[in-house]
Amino acid sequence: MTTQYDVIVIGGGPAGTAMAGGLRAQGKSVLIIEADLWGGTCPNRGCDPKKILLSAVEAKRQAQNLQGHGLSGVPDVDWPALMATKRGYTDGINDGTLAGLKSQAIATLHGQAYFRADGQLTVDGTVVTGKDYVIATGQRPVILPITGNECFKTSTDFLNLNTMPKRVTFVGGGYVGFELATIARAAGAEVHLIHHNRRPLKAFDPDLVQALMANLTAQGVTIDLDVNLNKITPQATGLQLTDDANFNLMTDLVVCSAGRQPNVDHLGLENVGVTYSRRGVQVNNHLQTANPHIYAIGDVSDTPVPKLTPLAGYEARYLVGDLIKAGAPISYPAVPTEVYADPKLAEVGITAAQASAAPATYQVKTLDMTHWFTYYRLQTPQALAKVVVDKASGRVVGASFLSELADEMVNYVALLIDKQLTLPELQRLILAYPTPASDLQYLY
Ligand SMILES: Cc1cc2nc3c(=O)[nH]c(=O)nc-3n(C[C@H](O)[C@H](O)[C@H](O)COP(=O)(O)OP(=O)(O)OC[C@H]3O[C@@H](n4cnc5c(N)ncnc54)[C@H](O)[C@@H]3O)c2cc1C
Ligand SMILES: NC(=O)c1ccc[n+]([C@@H]2O[C@H](COP(=O)([O-])OP(=O)(O)OC[C@H]3O[C@@H](n4cnc5c(N)ncnc54)[C@H](O)[C@@H]3O)[C@@H](O)[C@H]2O)c1
Repeated sequence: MTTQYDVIVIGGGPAGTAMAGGLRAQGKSVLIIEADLWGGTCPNRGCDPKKILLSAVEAKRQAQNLQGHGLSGVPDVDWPALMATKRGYTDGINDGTLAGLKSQAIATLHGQAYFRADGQLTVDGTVVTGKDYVIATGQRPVILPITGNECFKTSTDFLNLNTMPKRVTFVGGGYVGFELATIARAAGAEVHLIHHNRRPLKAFDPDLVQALMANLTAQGVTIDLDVNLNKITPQATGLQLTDDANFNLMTDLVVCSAGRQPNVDHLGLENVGVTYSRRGVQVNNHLQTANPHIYAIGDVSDTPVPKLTPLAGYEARYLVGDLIKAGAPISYPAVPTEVYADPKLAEVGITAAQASAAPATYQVKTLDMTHWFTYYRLQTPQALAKVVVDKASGRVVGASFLSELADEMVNYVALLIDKQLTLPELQRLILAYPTPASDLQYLY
């Protein structure tokens, strides 16, 4: 039997569930299909579990900074207890998400969705049809094609470790590599972070990345640059990692953190005329694929923005509106991005490099914030910022931060940019003092 829906959403992560909920609220009949855990990457094996683990790292860091300034003794990370706290959250996500979908009268199917040659969708033998389809299948970790790559573990495995191995290595210096290396080191592991060139985190300000690497190195993370790992060999004493030159390292756990790839295979996209690149499903500026009845949102879509949870929700909200009543093409506001390392690295808007290329338009300020009251109070040893100001209007149009409070500051600057606030306009707001928000005036 074939069941017909207004819209079928493939993928039950942040993008798909927001899409399904939004359409249902508009009275559409909706089916959502999920092959693995309801809730998708972010709450099960991404942002949320990572940030729970980071809580202990942050508390330990604060205690370290206050040694001799009112605290004595630095606590150890109790990994099994921390992991139990993480599971106390993640264990409920699948059932909770499914119950939430059902409570909205959204039809659900568990299984792998596949477009057949006749254009109909199958889910493990069940055939379903929709007037429109939304692909929201996300991404999965890349596994580098090197000898012995069956020994690689992924971020998903790391975020579920029962015990922290003595020696942990990450291959790939991006978000995942820096964040998980920070957690592993704080939990007591000997950590290596291997990167294939000299420019890890290449989307971020190079000076602040250098400062972050120096800090992590001082914490005991070994960062191996210009290493093209090409072999993993299991030995009696661990896993041996080698390249074509002289690199030779023994480790107990090796995590491939060399990027993520879109889940476009196993969907039968070629059967329905949907095209994709290595960056994801190709869409126009209405998030519509080459097939006018099929759309793609979230991590799996090839759109010109970073692949992040807030953008998955943003694209879903846009498409709900556009499917109900066709409107303007999608446009994106300034997107804050953040590496949750120790310290945190975050940026939003025009970068210092972009501003330096247009000196008549922009002024770039480099700030060492460690002497500001906020950072004195916390005895923060490293607090750097680069702020970009539009000369004509006097507005802040971009900023990069490296500090324990970078996550707060980057969000405030995203608001300043979106609301186009000048200094007098900001000063008309009464902000609680002394807080990171009340420091905003010093950025102008
Ligand atoms: C370790 C890690 C940390 C992260 N940290 C952050 C962070 O701090 N902040 C942030 O903003 N972002 C973070 N991200 C990124 C964030 O998780 C993603 O941007 C977000 O989950 C994207 O949502 P999505 O719905 O597009 O995809 P997903 O959440 O990946 O959901 C897609 C779903 O589709 C399902 N699916 C795939 N193929 C099929 C099929 N054929 N049939 C049915 N279902 C299918 C998958 O099982 C999955 O559940 C992190 C990612 C990782 C891996
Ligand atoms: N805080 C966050 O918002 C957050 C955290 C984690 C993940 N994410 C999302 O997940 C995506 C994937 O994260 P990621 O860190 O896996 O990917 P990434 O693309 O950010 O970084 C991968 C890194 O691996 C390097 N690399 C590639 N091949 C290599 C090789 N052979 N040897 C060594 N290094 C190699 C790349 O140059 C790159 O710097 C991010 O782009 C982001 O969208 C976001």
